[in-house]
Amino acid sequence: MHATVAPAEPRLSARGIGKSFHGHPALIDVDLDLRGGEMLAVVGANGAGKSTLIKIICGALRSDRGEIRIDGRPVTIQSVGDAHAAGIAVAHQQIAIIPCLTAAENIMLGREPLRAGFIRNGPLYAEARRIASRFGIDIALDRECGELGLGENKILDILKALVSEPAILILDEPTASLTLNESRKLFAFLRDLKAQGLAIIFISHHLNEIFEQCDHVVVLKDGRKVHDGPVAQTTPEEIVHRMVGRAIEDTDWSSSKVHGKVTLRLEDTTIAGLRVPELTVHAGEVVGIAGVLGGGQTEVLETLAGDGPRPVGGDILVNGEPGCPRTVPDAIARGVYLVADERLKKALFPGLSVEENLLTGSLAEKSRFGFMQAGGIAAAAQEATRRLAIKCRSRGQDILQLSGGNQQKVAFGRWLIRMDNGSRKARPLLLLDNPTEGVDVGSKAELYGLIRDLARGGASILIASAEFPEMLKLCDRIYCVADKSIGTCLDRADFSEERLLLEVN
Ligand SMILES: Nc1ncnc2c1ncn2[C@@H]1O[C@H](COP(=O)(O)OP(=O)(O)OP(=O)(O)O)[C@@H](O)[C@H]1O
Repeated sequence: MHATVAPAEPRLSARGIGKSFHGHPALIDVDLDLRGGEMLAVVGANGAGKSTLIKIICGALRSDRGEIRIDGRPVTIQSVGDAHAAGIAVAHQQIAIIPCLTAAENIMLGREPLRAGFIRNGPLYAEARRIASRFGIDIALDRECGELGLGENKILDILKALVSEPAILILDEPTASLTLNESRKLFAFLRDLKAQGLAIIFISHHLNEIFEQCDHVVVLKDGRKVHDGPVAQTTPEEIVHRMVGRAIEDTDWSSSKVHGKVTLRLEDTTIAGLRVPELTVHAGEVVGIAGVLGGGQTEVLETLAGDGPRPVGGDILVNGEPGCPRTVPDAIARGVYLVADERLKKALFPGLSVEENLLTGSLAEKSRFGFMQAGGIAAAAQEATRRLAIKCRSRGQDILQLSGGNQQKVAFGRWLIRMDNGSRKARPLLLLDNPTEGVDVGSKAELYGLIRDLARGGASILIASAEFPEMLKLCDRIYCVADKSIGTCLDRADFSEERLLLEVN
């Protein structure tokens, strides 16, 4: 790691950074200072410009204007290689770990010691051990990463970025998909790195993490910096206000009303290896399945939507009809809709426009004699864009050009349109898998409100999420996944984050 500089001198200093896409500004005249041993949070609503700024600093994008200095010296960063040479490393949100390789092999990926073209295992493990102990990491290096938890894989991913001994580390939503326990371990690791003088840029939509872990916070809004100051001298309310231009109430979104009849019932069945002794959802109810990522919740939702492994045995009722839908059209005919996670793989169509993504699946219902009813379709897409505050240049814009959180809103909007227009069933069953991943605090509150409105209108809602605070806010009941089985069901009277942590493994 580079020698520690005096705290007053910025390790990284950016001045007047500007970037436009097709004439539309994404960053306008942004300044930023980052000091050694400091963790700097960069926050902002979806589409505010955080990723664009980070990509410029790590060389993945070229800025249109502005200057970057490292330890006071101007540097030209036009590629990832340039950033690397300047001592900048990045760990992206998606973990870049290969599950069938061991922890040591992953740490040393691309740097394997070779002799006559063959990897030398002895030196590879010795070097991986040296790096792990250098950064105080105690993970079984000979275990395959597929057998390790997500939190350990995230730490390994960051360790990979640290192999080059950078002075500046950029972390893009490092705790997305981690449980609270895993996040705590990650933060203990990051605190050690800070103590060693590393300068860290931290992107997160979780304000509690920023207020507990970060030293300084910069807020971006519509591409401009609107706040820059020590975390100790501000409040979450002020930061939210700067981000979204209004206050967000900490509403309890759960309902207390009596719910309708049972619409979803699983009894004594097994789905993709996950035992389900009992699970019910009533009309008008929001029910959660809390578990660690990879706990089997995703497969349960996919199966109920006709897009997963068949359930083995048991008694099943899905949106009031017996048996599990066999196909996606079968599920949709029953009014069962899934908003899948991993949006770019499962929930969206890369290369199609915002409007095309919103309307996929509704076109058949909206077409007459094979011709699209253009007016109705455009109106539905326009209404969803407005209702979900999707930030895009136009609805014709390629979905890949939207920020991550806005892509998630499009995935949600598609099913809203479909439910509004296509279903023969008046009351849908909505299956939501990590529905607000990457969505900013303001938009989250709007999505929660929408979900509650749907439940009030009689929809049954089943949510899987590793984000426990979200489940506690939104759900009427929560089933906990432990030991490859859906176990305890908590009622609101029993809700607490600690209790969820105890129940889930
Ligand atoms: N490749 C691109 N082409 C066109 N526009 C883009 C491109 N990348 C980003 N943008 C636009 O730049 C703006 C800023 O996007 P950016 O991804 O930096 O936002 P963000 O703050 O990271 O948002 P999120 O919290 O949703 O990830 C958005 O309006 C986005 O649509």
